[in-house]
Order: sequence, then structure tokens, then C-alpha cells
Amino acid sequence: MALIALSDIRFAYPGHAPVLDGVSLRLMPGQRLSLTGPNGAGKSTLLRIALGLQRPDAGTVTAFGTPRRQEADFHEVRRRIGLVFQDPDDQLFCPTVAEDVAFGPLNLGRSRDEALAIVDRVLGDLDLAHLRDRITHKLSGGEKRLVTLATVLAMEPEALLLDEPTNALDPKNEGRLLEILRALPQAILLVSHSAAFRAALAPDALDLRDGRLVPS
Ligand SMILES: Nc1ncnc2c1ncn2[C@@H]1O[C@H](COP(=O)(O)OP(=O)(O)OP(=O)(O)O)[C@@H](O)[C@H]1O
Repeated sequence: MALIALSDIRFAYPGHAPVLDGVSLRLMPGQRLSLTGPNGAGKSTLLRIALGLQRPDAGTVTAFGTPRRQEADFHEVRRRIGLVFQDPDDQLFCPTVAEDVAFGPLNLGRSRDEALAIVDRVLGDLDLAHLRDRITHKLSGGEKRLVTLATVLAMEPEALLLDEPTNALDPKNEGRLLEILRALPQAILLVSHSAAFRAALAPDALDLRDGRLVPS
């Protein structure tokens, strides 16, 4: 069963030509899939629609076998599928790194102690323990990107949607991120302009062109 399936999705921002004009896509457990396409092609829009952060004009989003239409339908989807946004500032909103990483688990009903144990484990796994008590908005761009991934992994999602995860990372951290992501069991849908990163993490790719997906 697909973790997430988009079927004949159509979407236009009001007053603009369609961004998505009949897009269908399935992400299976354990699958690694890249999404390519020029700037403005609609890749981020597609990820947001998959998690119900925007509603399509037509077409169906099905997650874990159930069609999702209303906001309430997507709560479970966003709990089970993690999206790393293109801009970390859309995702980090707590005063400190530890609070940002604990936010998801606390929201899922974990106790304070359980959430703090998850914070330490996830930050340790990502080699970010030194950032634990830092003020989030004072982190560098690359540090923010890695902390954003930590906030998503803390939710123990079944799939990851990654929107330009290497943005702002130096070559060493890009290599480390690649190692970390390759070792994860989760399905990954990767949006990246880096051909090398795509080839190493998710060589199967679909190209978004003129509102449609074609094998690349
Ligand atoms: N809120 C909005 N209102 C109007 N147009 C928007 C809005 N958000 C995005 N767009 C436009 O929709 C198109 C698709 O944007 P989107 O961010 O999905 O593209 P993308 O493929 O992710 O691009 P990039 O590779 O540059 O990140 C672009 O032309 C963008 O300017």
C-alpha cells in the first residue's frame, strides 16, 4: 500500500496559470524518489498539497489507504509523514533547539521526560548535541537546516518529504546529511537541485514540467 498517493492533482494559485495540471505520484514504504524541475515548477506546492497544507482544485490525496479531504483528515498524515520545509524559519519557532525538537513529541502526548530523552537521542544521532541549548533563531543557516531535520525525526515519521535539504550546508555537512539519510529506514521523497545528492540518495527521479510529471 502506498504511504501517500496523489491522483490527477490540479492546482492553480488564484489568477495564475495552473502549477499542477494532472499530477499523479505514489510513494511506497522504503522507496526513495527524487522530484526535479526548474525553479517555480511547483515542487514545493506538490509537497504542501501532499500533507494538506494546501488543497488541490481537483484530484485526490490518499494517505495510508484513506482519501484525505478535510483539514482534520490531514492531522494523522502530518503526524506520520514529516516534511522538512525549504525555509527552516517556517519550521523552527521555539526559543531553544531542545524546545523545538521536543515540541513534536510533546504534541503527540509524550511526557516531558520522554520528550527530553528523544531530544537527546535525535540530537546525538545527528551529531548536534552541542546545539541543544542554543537559541534557535541565532543558529547559522546550515545549523538551522540540520535542527529542522531533528525536529522531524523526533516525530518518528514513516516517510520524509525533503525540500532542498542541502541548502546552506557546507560540503562536509552535506556529506554527513547524506550518510544520515541513507541509513534511515523511511521512505523519502526528495526535492533537490543537486544532481550529485539526488544520485546518491534517490536516483529514481520524476521531473515536473509544465504542470506534469515525467520520468527523468
Ligand atoms: N502563495 C503563492 N501565491 C501565488 N503564487 C505562488 C505562491 N506560492 C508559490 N507561487 C508560485 O507558484 C509557482 C510554483 O512555486 P513552488 O515554490 O511550488 O515551485 P518550486 O518548483 O518548488 O520552485 P523552486 O525550485 O524555486 O523551489 C511559482 O511560480 C511561484 O512563484
